[in-house]
Order: sequence, then structure tokens, then C-alpha cells
Amino acid sequence: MKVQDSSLIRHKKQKEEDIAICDCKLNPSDPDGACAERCLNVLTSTECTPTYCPCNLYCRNQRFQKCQYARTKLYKTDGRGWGLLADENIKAGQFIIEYCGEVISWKEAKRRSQAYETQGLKDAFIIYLNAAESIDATKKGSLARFINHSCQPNCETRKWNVLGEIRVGIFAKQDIPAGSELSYDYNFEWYGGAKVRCLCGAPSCSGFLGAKSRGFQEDTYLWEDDDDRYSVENIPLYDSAEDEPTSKLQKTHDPMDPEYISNGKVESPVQFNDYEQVNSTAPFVKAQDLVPIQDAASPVVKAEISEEAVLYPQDSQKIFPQKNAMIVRIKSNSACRNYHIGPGPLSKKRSQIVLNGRPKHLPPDGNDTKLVARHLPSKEAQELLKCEEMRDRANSQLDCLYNEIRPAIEEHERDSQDSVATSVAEKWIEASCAKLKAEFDLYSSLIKHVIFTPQKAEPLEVDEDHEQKTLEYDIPQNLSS
Ligand SMILES: C[S@@+](CC[C@H](N)C(=O)[O-])C[C@H]1O[C@@H](n2cnc3c(N)ncnc32)[C@H](O)[C@@H]1O
Repeated sequence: MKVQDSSLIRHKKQKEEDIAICDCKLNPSDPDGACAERCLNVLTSTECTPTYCPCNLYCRNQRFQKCQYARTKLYKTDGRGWGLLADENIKAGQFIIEYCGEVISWKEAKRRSQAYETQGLKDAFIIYLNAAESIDATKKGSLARFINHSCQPNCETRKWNVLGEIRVGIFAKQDIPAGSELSYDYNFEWYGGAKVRCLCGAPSCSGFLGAKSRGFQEDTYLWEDDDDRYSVENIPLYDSAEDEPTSKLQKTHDPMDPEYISNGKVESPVQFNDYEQVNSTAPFVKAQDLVPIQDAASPVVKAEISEEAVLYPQDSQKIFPQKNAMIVRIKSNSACRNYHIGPGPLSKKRSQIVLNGRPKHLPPDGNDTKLVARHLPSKEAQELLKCEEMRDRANSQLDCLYNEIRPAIEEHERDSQDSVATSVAEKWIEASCAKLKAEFDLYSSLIKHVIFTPQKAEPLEVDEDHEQKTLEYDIPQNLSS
């Protein structure tokens, strides 16, 4: 009989209406381009959902789900325990591996870290996931748990939305040649315990792991004794019977002991691809016996795009098909409200988004507008292209604004459970409105031109440079102003 570990957080099932569907089109002559860097979902750090993606089996945006990891191997460092090496050349930006572990509430994270410390556990494996949750890879996890800290790292952590849940991946910050040790900046948030002297050897080394940390500020976090908002009891529990993988993790050995993994042979680096495949699908797994370690500490994951990035009231959800747009959930102090920015729940139809029951077409890309403009007299074409430029400018303003306010949002999120400051939200809304207005202008201009184009099936005479020479207009009386 399986005993459910009540400290683990249950998988959330993604609702159909929350599935984000990109508008990529599969080009049979370039299948590798399916859901590549311009995919709407990729731009919003969201993985495509199998069977819903227009590129179907060719979709390349399911790396977490398919465990498309870089080849890595373990090695024994000098003074820093185990470390992880690149076992192939890795490109800048490449997804290397998921940081898997038990997903627990912060309250549970605090309890465990204290317990680990009392037991004299040496290394720290709890990382920050979001305001309410942490990932503990102390007993269960992937090879990512062996990646050491560096003050001048070649990797970074990024959060991705995978089937409606936020997951953490290790990504290359730069090209990494095979044989290099992988590292990221833990940006430690200490859960107590003595500080660990940093041995990364970087010229800019800050001296200690967690030197950047403001320390574990118990009082500002959620789990004051009388604060039950995020207590384990209130969080839906993971049903191990449903999803628990059968893996090597279930064996009675310490699965995280590289000597166990590598069959006792630690002299030379060992390949771990099979092991990774088995474990990587399960960021949420059942607890096993504790392993004695010392000086527990918990690295905090820095997210490139915070899933709790910017507030946008739910009742005024808008579509922002941009890099910074992500479905987010932010909990306010007074009540548990949901805020969204970015693509709201998307319908199953391609190129169409349904919000609050109203279908909205995704904006045409620049090429489409230019195509339309080619078939218009130059004055109209100019106007159309001007509108498009306006839209692009507003888009990039919104991007800049997002980058500007992101630190405040992340800072705020860590400091307290209040919603992001109203002034920040207002700034965002203002910029979003500017962008929407620019888009509106673009579309109205497009519509105007479409209405004003000839109704007769008179082919347009176009010269080699696509410049239109003649046009016949059939302007409806009521629209001829
Ligand atoms: C997530 S684990 C990394 C894997 C670990 N080396 C092991 O053998 O399991 C984090 C721990 O590794 C050690 N560590 C990581 N980076 C270090 C560094 N730059 N200097 C000293 N110790 C480090 C610390 O003990 C830290 O608590």
C-alpha cells in the first residue's frame, strides 16, 4: 500500500481552456523549424501541449516534457563534492537539464531545511520555485542537483510553463565546450546553517555561497505560526498513485549518491543519460529516507522570466503575444486573486484566441501587413506601414518597461505576499493600453483599406517591384467619408 506523503504538492491538471496554442505552421521542407524561436509559446516560455500543437509530432517546443537534455556527466571536484560536466559542446541558450525534485510548500521547505541541518546534512538542494513553493532535490531529483555554484557561471536557471505548471530548467548562458564544469549562481536564500566558503575560483568571487542573500527572513514570509494561507493542509496534495513514476528512485539505496548511480565507480566521469531519462519526468516524487548531510542551505532559483511577473487584473485580460507574456497567478495579501498577463486561456483553434467567450484573431505579422500594403496605392500603403511601425514601437516599449519593472516585481514577491505595487501595475496597464491602441490603429487602417479596395474582380496590375499602377475603387456610399 502506498502512503501518500502529505508534504508534497499534487500535480495540477491543466484545463483545456488554459492550453496555449501557437499559430506556427509546419513547413514540410523545414520540419526543424517547427515551433522554433519565433513560436508564440516559445516567446512566452510556455511549452506546447502535445496533440494541440499545430506542428504536431514535429513540434520542437516540448523539451521539458521529452527530457531533451544535453549530455552531461558527473565528476568529483576538488573540495566542492560532486559536480556536473558538459559531455558535448553546448550552445548558448540551450536547455541543459531540468531541476527536478519534490515540490513542497515554503513552510515545508523551512521545516525540512531545519531538519537537514539538525541531522548534519552537508549540501543544500532546496531551490526557490515561487512565492509559495520550493523544489527539494535532497532525496529525489535529476543530475541538475549536482551542479555547483559559481560567482561567474556559465549557466542560469529559467522558469518554464509546462502543461500549466512552472518548472525550472538549467540553460546555457554562453557556448560551453565539452568537458567544462556546469555552474549557475545559486543566489542563495539561506534557510539557516553556517555559511559555506565559496570555492568557485572566479576573480569576482563573493567569498561565500549566499553572500548575496538577504538571509532567511522568517517574519516576512508566509509561515508565521498563525498564518495558514499556504499551509500544507490547504494545498491540494499530490496523488502518488496517479503519477508517481516507477524508477530507480524507488529503490532503497540513496538514489542521489553518485556512487550508487555509477555502480561504485567514481574514478572517471560516468554517463547518466539513462538515469536522467528515468528521473527527469518526475519533478514531484515521493519522499524516501533522509540522507545524512551537513550545513544545509538552499539555493534560490533566479528566473529569467518570472511566472509572477506583472499584474493584470483578471477581468481585463488582454492578449500580449510577447516574450514577457505569461499566464501568471499572484496571490494578494487580502484575498487570493488571480491576475493574468499575456495570453489568456487559448482555444483549440489555430490563429484564434478566445477570451471571455470572444474570439480574437492574433495580429498579423509584419510580413502580412507589408503584403497588404503592396496592393495599395502608395499613400494608403504608407499609412498602413506607419501604423505597423507604431505598433512595433509600442511593443518594444512594453518589453523595455517589463524589463524595468521585473526586478521590482520579483523583489516584491519575495519580500511579502502583497500583490505587486499598484503603481507598477498601473504603469504596465498604461503601456499595454498604448500597445493595444497602436494595434487598434493598425487593424482599423487595415480594415479601412480592405473595404476601400476594388470590389470588382479586376486583377491588379503590378509591376516587377510590386508597385501598384492602377486601382479601381468601389466605395460604399456610407463609408466614403
Ligand atoms: C546543489 S549541491 C551541488 C552538488 C554537491 N557538490 C554535491 O556533491 O552533491 C550544493 C552544495 O554543493 C557545495 N557547493 C556548490 N558550489 C560550491 C562552491 N562554489 N564552493 C563550495 N561549495 C560548493 C555546497 O556544499 C552546496 O551546499
